Amino acid sequence: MQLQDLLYGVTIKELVGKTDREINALNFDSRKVGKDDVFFAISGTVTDGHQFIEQTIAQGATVIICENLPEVHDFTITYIKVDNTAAALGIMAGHYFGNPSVDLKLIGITGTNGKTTIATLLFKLFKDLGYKTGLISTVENYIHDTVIAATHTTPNPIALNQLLKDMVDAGCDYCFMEVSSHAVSQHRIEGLTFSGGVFSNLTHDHLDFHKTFDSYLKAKKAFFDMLPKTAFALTNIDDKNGNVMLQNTKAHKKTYALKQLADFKAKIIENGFSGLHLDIDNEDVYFKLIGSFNAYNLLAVYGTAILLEQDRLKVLTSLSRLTGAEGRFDYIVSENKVIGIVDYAHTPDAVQNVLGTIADIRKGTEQVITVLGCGGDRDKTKRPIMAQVACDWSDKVILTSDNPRTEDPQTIITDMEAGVSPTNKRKTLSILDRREAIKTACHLAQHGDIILIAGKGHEKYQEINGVRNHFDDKEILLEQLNPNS
Ligand SMILES: CC(=O)N[C@H]1[C@@H](OP(=O)(O)OP(=O)(O)OC[C@H]2O[C@@H](n3ccc(=O)[nH]c3=O)[C@H](O)[C@@H]2O)O[C@H](CO)[C@@H](O)[C@@H]1O[C@H](C)C(=O)N[C@@H](C)C(=O)N[C@H](CCC(=O)O)C(=O)O
Ligand SMILES: Nc1ncnc2c1ncn2[C@@H]1O[C@H](COP(=O)(O)OP(=O)(O)OP(=O)(O)O)[C@@H](O)[C@H]1O
Ligand SMILES: N[C@H](CCC[C@H](N)C(=O)O)C(=O)O
Ligand SMILES: [Mg+2]
Repeated sequence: MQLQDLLYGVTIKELVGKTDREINALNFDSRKVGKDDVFFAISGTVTDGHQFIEQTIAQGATVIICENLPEVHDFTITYIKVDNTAAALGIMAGHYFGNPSVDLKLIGITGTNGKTTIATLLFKLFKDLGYKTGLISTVENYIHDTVIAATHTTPNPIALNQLLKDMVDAGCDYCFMEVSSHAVSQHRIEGLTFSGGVFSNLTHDHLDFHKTFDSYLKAKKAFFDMLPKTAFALTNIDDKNGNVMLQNTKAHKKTYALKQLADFKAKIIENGFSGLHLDIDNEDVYFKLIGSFNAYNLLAVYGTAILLEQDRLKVLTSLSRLTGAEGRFDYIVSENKVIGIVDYAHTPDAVQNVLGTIADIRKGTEQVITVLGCGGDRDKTKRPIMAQVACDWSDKVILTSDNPRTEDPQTIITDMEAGVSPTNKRKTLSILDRREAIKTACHLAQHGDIILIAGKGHEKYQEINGVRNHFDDKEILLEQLNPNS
């Protein structure tokens, strides 16, 4: 492939060397660079890729894309100076893989909570409607029936365009993908052509990375700003930032809401452990998903399907049969009628929503026991708030470890404890070992009680100092609640 064929749409500030040269692969990690590769020097959160330029040339790189040209040039090499290397990578990765996002209908879902649920439901729905479909999500990626492990919610531009190309080659008509705020800020979606964008909600998360709520909001909005005018932009206007997403978009503006007039509306008729009963666009429908927040997710899915010109009755019939994503309000009932719920709630808002849902559907006499931890190397400001919310909405709370990553797990628990008010202190226990914490919750639970294990959902590991050990909340819960089955 010729370098010059990859440069369309890239704003070049300075060029040293020729562009009519054959290149091999694109790479942003010096450790993977080989002969005739293009190396993208990206300034990241930990290191600056520019320091590896010389090393990659020694490994065989012939093209360097960077924001600062090195002082000494090697005249056999092509150097291209750009404003933003990560953005150039997005555009060039698209060209390298033949711009696959143009050849299928790509729908992006963004927001703090609900992305995986909405994307997964859309994937299942469109498969059920008979389409070849792809999914890019936190839990796993799919090329129709083939599962591909996920490392990020939104992969890097090379992995992302490779996945989309594989979907196009497999004949996929649609791809539903989560768009994380990190991905927008780091230009992982640069150069993609979306047919639609969906916004779920915006609450407290990732302030370690984005620093302020305003810049987090702007990252989400930037996704809607890049949609073409042929696309639709579907937003939740019950969320106070829902309208902000539409402010500068060129796409067709569409809204959904439970509490006010909108293009797509629903009303909760009943919300119980057996599912949701909704009036959705004047049709009475039962769904298997539990919790009022899932009424929003279902409505977002319904709205998207209608905007993609699907038959509304077929959509509702299929949706009513679907189950949600793994580890999202995933529950089992023991012989002793203890209800154990595994949920991926890892933000204050999500913890409140899931406990609020439990409060809505519980009978009132049973105890709610919550087991909760917070991830290491992630937003520290959410820790005390999550602990306080858990205490406000539960009868007992066991504070424990989530993925400590490189942090001391006890320090994380201490950060959480700081949010527990003196009156709530008597309800809490701190148990460092998550397995022990879950076991204790199961021992404390009596007939009819409800246990919520929050934070890790589908995750099958616990990450401690860079090592991922097998760990599965649901497996432990099953082991403890049904020891003989
Ligand atoms: C904070 C963050 O998002 N980091 C991502 C980022 O890495 P970084 O900016 O820290 O990179 P860096 O280590 O500073 O290195 C800078 C550059 O030098 C290069 N380098 C580095 C070392 C070397 O020896 N040689 C070399 O060339 C790196 O490849 C990189 O291009 O770019 C990397 C490559 O794309 C990502 O793998 C990495 O994700 C890390 C692992 C991560 O944990 N990300 C999480 C926070 C994340 O992205 N999460 C969101 C979901 C969040 C949500 O909504 O819940 C997601 O989309 O998954
Ligand atoms: N629409 C919603 N509003 C509020 N909370 C929600 C909503 N949907 C799901 N949740 C809660 O948030 C948790 C995460 O849901 P989900 O995985 O669908 O979100 P996500 O946006 O993909 O999260 P992540 O950014 O971590 O990938 C769920 O386990 C549930 O507790
Ligand atoms: N995508 C989120 C997941 C958080 C899940 C929680 N279990 C944790 O490890 O903090 C993140 O990377 O921040
Ligand atoms: Mg997700």
